[in-house]
Amino acid sequence: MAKIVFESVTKTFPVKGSGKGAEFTALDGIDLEIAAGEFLVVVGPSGCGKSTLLDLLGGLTRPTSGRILLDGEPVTGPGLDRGIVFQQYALLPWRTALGNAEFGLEATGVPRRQRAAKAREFLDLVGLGGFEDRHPHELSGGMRQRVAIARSLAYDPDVLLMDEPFAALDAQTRESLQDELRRIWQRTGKTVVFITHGIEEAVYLGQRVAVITSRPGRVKEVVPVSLGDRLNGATGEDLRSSPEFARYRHEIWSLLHDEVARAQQLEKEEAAA
Ligand SMILES: Nc1ncnc2c1ncn2[C@@H]1O[C@H](COP(=O)(O)OP(=O)(O)OP(=O)(O)O)[C@@H](O)[C@H]1O
Repeated sequence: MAKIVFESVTKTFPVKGSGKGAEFTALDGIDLEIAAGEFLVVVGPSGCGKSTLLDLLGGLTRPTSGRILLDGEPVTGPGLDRGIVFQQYALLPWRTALGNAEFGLEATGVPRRQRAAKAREFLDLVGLGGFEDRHPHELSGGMRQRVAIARSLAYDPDVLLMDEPFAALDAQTRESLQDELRRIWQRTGKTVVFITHGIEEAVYLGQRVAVITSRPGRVKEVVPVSLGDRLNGATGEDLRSSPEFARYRHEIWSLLHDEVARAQQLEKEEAAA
């Protein structure tokens, strides 16, 4: 049985300031199955509904029609079985790294001492051992995002939902966090749904890459990526420069190219209206 199933999921929003009943279709008839333990990446042009798709899966909003199943049960709201990591770190500024990593555990009723131990374990896992007592303003952007990842992992959700988590980081930090995320995914066996604008990021991370069309968002194609183990950095191999990598990159670029052009055209028409 698939871990996550989107069944003909459509999401519309009311158009503000227009006539009564006018609606805008953000997602239209999304059908998608994600296996347990899979790493699925979603790419698409700006405004195609990627964040909406993740919000629906996180239970932060409900489909207008269709349904989303998690372990065979319809998603009706947020739950501790899904951890969400956003682009903006969303850390509590008055708490230390440890306090932030403990945050999700408080909702699960884990006793205080065990909470600290668990939070430490996951800060270690994301390479932040020794930084437990720092506050967010004393950490770099990459470190803050690591804390956000540790916080989501600490309460052990089955599914990790990531909405462009590395978009605000510099290229080197992004690459090292991509490696860390792959490592964590391999170690924990979690199901990951990861949204990005970056084609290279999609190819590097995903076992499959779902390409979404420009508005309304539909699944254009799901591309399986078989590049094997990405974590050969230690042996000095640069996977991103390999011919196979370039082939996948080009395939997804081609799928996206028309969609991005169409999205830009739509934006122009809207601005002129
Ligand atoms: N609460 C809302 N009310 C009205 N419209 C919304 C709402 N949320 C999203 N939208 C619209 O739905 C569309 C899809 O938005 P969404 O944020 O999901 O796109 P996206 O693909 O994540 O965009 P980006 O890549 O730029 O972050 C956009 O046109 C957006 O303006």
